[in-house]
Amino acid sequence: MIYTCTLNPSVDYIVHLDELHVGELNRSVKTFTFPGGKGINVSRVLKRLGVDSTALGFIGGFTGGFIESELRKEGIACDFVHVPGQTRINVKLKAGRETEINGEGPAVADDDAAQLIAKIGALSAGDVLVLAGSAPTSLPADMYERLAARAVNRRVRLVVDTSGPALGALLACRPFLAKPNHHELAELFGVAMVTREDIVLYGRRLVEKGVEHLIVSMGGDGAFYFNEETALFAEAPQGTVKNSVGAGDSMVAGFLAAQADGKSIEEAFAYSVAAGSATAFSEDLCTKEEVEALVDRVHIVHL
Ligand SMILES: Nc1ncnc2c1ncn2[C@@H]1O[C@H](COP(=O)(O)OP(=O)(O)O)[C@@H](O)[C@H]1O
Ligand SMILES: O=P(O)(O)OC[C@H]1O[C@](O)(COP(=O)(O)O)[C@@H](O)[C@@H]1O
Repeated sequence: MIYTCTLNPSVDYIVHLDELHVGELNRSVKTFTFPGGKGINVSRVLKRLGVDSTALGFIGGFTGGFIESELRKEGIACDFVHVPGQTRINVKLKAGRETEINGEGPAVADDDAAQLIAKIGALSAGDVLVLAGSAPTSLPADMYERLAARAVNRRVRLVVDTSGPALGALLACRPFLAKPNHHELAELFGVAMVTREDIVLYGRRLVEKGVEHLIVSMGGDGAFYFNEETALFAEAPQGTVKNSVGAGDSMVAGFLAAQADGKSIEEAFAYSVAAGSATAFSEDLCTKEEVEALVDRVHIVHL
């Protein structure tokens, strides 16, 4: 079974404007409200690609209730720990350029954290656990490491999509799959930016350290894939970007779904890139039809 864990879910409020005037009254052209947060997006895309998963994490308040009811409507199993505060609302302003305001999230008490740790401690060997997104600041700084340690003890395969110090700590747990973007990779290696040559160097270094499958995404500039034997590059397909929120999460789901379907590494990577781009080209997350319409346009180059 695949479990996704979102420590800080969000209601994503997408606001389209013709232009954004800071300090003035702006009126939206259209708005969308989606359940969000990285693990939740992975669960939603997995479902669309025909793969079941259970969504774990902390939710609270009416915003948390919205997320849970939307996920259940989509047929996604939920096993959240309910906390007293409100799940955050993340505002995504689309006015030519994309501007995002991600909220802080509710306070999580020690006994709520302990409940989630216990749920992870009950997973079984061979399960997959996706640890994705930021953590509310009220959680102990090593929360991700604690969850990962529980999972690794149970011989659960880890999938990692987070940033900052938590990313470094999780990569040390020899994850099955990690998907930093190029900015997160630069931050991990303590540099301001990475060139394509740097990505190849750092990517290979992370694989040597024990990451089994590594995808480094670069938005509209495509993505790299690394494992012990192979290094691949794919250009992203061209198209009109409607909403790139969740593109990275869709890549993770695309790779996992393709692997579950027995596809080769090259096919799984192409499917992953197609899923990311199909999400960027749609208002909500990608559908299976959208991914499959794009996948033949993803050309893989062996490095
Ligand atoms: N402007 C775009 N055009 C085409 N594909 C895109 C675009 N932005 C994102 N994607 C697709 O989504 C994937 C993940 O995007 P990225 O922005 O790197 O992830 P994250 O959301 O984790 O930062 C890319 O590898 C690409 O396949
Ligand atoms: O946990 P964080 O880092 O604040 O990110 C949360 C945001 O990331 C998202 O999961 C989207 O992630 P990606 O665009 O990186 O795939 C949104 O749904 C959510 O608002």
